[in-house]
Amino acid sequence: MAPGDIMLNHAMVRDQGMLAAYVSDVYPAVADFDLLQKIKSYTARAGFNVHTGIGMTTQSYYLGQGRGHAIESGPKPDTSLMSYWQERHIANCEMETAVLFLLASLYQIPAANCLVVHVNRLSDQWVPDKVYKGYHLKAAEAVLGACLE
Ligand SMILES: O=P(O)(O)O[C@H]1O[C@H](CO)[C@@H](O)[C@H]1O
Ligand SMILES: O=c1cc[nH]c(=O)[nH]1
Repeated sequence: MAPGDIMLNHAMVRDQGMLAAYVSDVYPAVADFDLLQKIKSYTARAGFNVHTGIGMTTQSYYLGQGRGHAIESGPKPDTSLMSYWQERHIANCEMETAVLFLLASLYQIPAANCLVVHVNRLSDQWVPDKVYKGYHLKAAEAVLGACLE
């Protein structure tokens, strides 16, 4: 998976207790199958390299994703966290999708995600900001096309 590719998740792992006021942790965070398929066709047709798989929604960007930071005092990241999830074939981390999938299922609204890959954690390769914005615009047009079909 390279920065600038598209990642579509059919399901998400999530931090324990996320949206506990709405539903217990055993309820799945999943996409609407038909909408996801449509987004997959439209983004592929727009020329993106499209991946699908299970992702992970975390409540924090640093320790929640096993990422180091420059603050010397205080809690440190668990450096084994990413390999734990990699061994279980979790393809990507982000911070919103599970919440949207859960609320959408509970309120019966079709939902799917469409993520532009910002960084490859293994190579630490990032998309430069300007290019990243351009990819988002193109991806948003493809998603709108899929929704209006
Ligand atoms: O893919 P990018 O733009 O880095 O988005 C991610 O970055 C934010 C965290 O700072 C969250 O919104 C997460 O989903
Ligand atoms: O590593 C990443 C990249 C984007 N968004 C995240 O939450 N984590």
